[in-house]
Amino acid sequence: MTGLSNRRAFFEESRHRLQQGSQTLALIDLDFFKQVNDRFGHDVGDHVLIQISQLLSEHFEPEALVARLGGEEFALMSIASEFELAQRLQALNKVLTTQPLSISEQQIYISLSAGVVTVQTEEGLNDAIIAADTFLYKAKDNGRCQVRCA
Ligand SMILES: Nc1nc2c(ncn2[C@@H]2O[C@H](COP(=O)(O)OP(=O)(O)OP(=O)(O)O)[C@@H](O)[C@H]2O)c(=O)[nH]1
Repeated sequence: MTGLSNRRAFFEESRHRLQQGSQTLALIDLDFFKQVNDRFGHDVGDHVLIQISQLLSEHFEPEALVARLGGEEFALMSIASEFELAQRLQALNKVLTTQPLSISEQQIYISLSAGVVTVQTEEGLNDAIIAADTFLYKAKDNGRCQVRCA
């Protein structure tokens, strides 16, 4: 539906990239997405996912690997620093919270929460996912619409 890589392709390609050197991983989750479905319907929710996918592609590809891991969860693997990736994701939040998505004549404000970590090696990928997820949930707990890194 979104045209992005899926979870399996993302981790497969990430392992290749990590063979060339360290990378920065961002785990991204849309905020209060259930409310979008509940208020506007599932079809509109699907279009939000499509537009967010396009925005992530436009902002981060081709340098970064962009994937939809499932549901309203996305991931990036980039050679940018943690700080730079976090800044760029936060800049995207600023766009999303000031310029709503326009879908079926509805104006939809959405934001994202993210956790960002460095992955040094292929062997470190699983631990990095756990660490990024911990940062992501800190971002959620702290009010959402924010990016957390070390
Ligand atoms: N439209 C649409 N909805 C989906 C899809 N995949 C998952 N969802 C919905 O995404 C929603 C996720 O809800 P939650 O996990 O409660 O997350 P949330 O509402 O974003 O809340 P927080 O993550 O806590 O900010 C559920 O309502 C799912 O049905 C999809 O492909 N299309």
